[in-house]
Amino acid sequence: MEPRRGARPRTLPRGQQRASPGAEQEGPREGKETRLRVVLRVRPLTCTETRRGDRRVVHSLGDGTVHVSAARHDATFGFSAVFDAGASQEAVFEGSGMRQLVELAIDGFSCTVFAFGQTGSGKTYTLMGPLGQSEAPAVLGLMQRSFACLLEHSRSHGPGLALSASYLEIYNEQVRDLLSPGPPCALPLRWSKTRGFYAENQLSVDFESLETIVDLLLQGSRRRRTSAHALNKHSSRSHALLTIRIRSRAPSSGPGKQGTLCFVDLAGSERVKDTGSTGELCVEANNINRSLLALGHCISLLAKPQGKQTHIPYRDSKLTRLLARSLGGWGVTLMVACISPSSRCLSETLSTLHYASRARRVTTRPVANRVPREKLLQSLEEEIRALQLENLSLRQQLCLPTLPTRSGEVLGTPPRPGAQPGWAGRSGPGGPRCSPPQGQLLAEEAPAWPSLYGLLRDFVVENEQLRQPHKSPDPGGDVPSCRAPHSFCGSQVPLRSTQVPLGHPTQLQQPHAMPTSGHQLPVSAGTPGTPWGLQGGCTNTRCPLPPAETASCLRLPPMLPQPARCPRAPGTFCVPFGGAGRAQQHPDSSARPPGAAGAPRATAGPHWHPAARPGGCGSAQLPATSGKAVRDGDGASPRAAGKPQGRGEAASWGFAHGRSWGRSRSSSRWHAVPRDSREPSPERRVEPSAPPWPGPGLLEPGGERGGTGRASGSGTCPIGLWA
Ligand SMILES: Nc1ncnc2c1ncn2[C@@H]1O[C@H](COP(=O)(O)OP(=O)(O)OP(=O)(O)O)[C@@H](O)[C@H]1O
Repeated sequence: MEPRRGARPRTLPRGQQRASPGAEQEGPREGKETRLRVVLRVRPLTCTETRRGDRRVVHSLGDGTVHVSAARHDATFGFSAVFDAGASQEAVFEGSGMRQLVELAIDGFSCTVFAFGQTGSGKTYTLMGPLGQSEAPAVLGLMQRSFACLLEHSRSHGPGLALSASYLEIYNEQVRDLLSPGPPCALPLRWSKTRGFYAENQLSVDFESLETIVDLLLQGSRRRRTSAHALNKHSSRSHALLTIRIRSRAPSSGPGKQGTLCFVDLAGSERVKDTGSTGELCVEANNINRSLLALGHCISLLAKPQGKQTHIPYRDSKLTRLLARSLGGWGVTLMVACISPSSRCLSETLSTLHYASRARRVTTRPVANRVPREKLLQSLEEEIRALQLENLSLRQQLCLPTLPTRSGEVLGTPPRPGAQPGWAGRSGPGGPRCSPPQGQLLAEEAPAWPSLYGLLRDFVVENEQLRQPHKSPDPGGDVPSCRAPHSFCGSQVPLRSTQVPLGHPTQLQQPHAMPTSGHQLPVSAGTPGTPWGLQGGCTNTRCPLPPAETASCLRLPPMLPQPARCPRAPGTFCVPFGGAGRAQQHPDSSARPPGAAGAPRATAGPHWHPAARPGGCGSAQLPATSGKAVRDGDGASPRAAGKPQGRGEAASWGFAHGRSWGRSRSSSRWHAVPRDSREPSPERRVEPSAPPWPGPGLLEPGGERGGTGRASGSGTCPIGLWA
């Protein structure tokens, strides 16, 4: 029904009124209260609805207002933008502010876009287009357009961006990884002061091309739970969250940036009697509605004026936990409300419109995540120190002379603040490298970067050569150039991962100097055909290690030293922890084989406890087009991951589209560690790792606004177009 001629739409209630155009044009200002941006999309009537003779009850009045007119309802709602049935996907991308959101994410903000509305109202269509049905560019959704925008930006601006993606769903109140292969298993949700709520053990995959990320999206979406019901033949039965992590590649003189762009496709609210759901569908519907109710409750409370706000119950559902940061934190959020124009959906449509109107009153205080230079320097130092220890250990195993260290410095002792590892005598392709004077690293003006990058690169190259001395000569000339690869002085040098996340400084400085022959392993575990899959906790009573000190038994890498082999389970070895054999295992990497990130390591950086449950329960197969993949427990840290090669390991992991390799500070090390360097763990519990790229402080778990955290860096939001 058209709006009645002459009938004046009711004045918009407080909170539904549109902000003045000027105010909307101002966009988010860093640290200033910024409203959530809410846009509305009205889908066309479907063939079924038209055939049935449903009436259109929703009409766009232009200027961001929409009018609902039916027998007993006559209401007008205002939004930042309204897209009528005829609006193209392109128009929605450009008009919704999505492009600006992408730019904000590149600039270090945590940005979220979420689509919500009744089942069958077009949420998935808006975000992804008709997935798998048509590849026509015109129907590509907000996600694919944002990816293209992101990659275009990456290519056209300087050294580019390091991008990684993770994809999860919340199905029946269980968080499941959509990128992990194999049967779905629930991931635990954790909370940390720096990250807020996050899913532990979530897989994160680096990507560099549009094809890769679109493939990941497709493959993840195929794993997502969908079912058919009366209102939608392909109804999503879970909430899906795809998160793109964006790091600026080159830490220049200014702080580093790390933003996120999260796409949330909420499952649609539904009336069970309308959808005809029974049995499992009904259980799913109840869970969906319950979590949407929790979300609505949080939004209602957040929409209250600041002074009247009390506790925000984010903990009421997994969905609200994961969205806490977007709704009440330091992020920038775009909500796309989707509705059907059909008279049959009137009550659900009104409910969505009210929900969306309330959301417009919610504010956040966007703060960009800029990592201070000092933190970056510190993480570089830690990486160098860890590599130095590892190389020393390898040299000892190879019976090679050790290079002199700076006098007075004892390897393995906790670093003094600002101290550098011993690097006297280091030499690289460019000749001997001088140790920068102490204190230089943290001095504002000091040119510490090149020295540190050079050192890091040298250590990486040396490490590579020590690990495969049969291949290449040592820069110092003291690594044997021809040796049996797996037997050194009766011991064997284990494999490790040498992958550097995209954008790692070592790649930036001299990409051609990076080793290309590391031994990377598939990440996933426990599968026949995966050579070193995690077997789970070691419960063998004949194991030489006390059960309490055994983190897990892993399948045996071919060159592992004999003492580490587990006598109980031939073909496996024990990962010890605690006591004399202390070695830490990254909680989020328990599914990784030794050699992939998170295997026992000794670094001066954060340590993890082995009590972490063996996570990841997939097979060795990863999406054929997936890039480097890592388990997330530290999301922000540079990650190493499996590369499908090595000394005879099965490598079922396909890679596409040029990637670069190197080493990260999170890469694994499995080697004898000087005892002093093993930091005792105060207690056995899973500790979320401390990201070296800290985010702004987040809401307290209780949900109070205005948590104690602070932005780790400051800057001005360059965007003035968030409208
Ligand atoms: N703007 C649009 N133009 C054309 N077709 C659309 C549009 N929006 C939705 N559709 C169609 O409507 C149907 C339902 O859309 P979609 O699956 O995106 O709904 P949904 O809100 O994600 O549903 P659910 O919550 O059940 O997953 C699909 O067939 C889709 O192609």
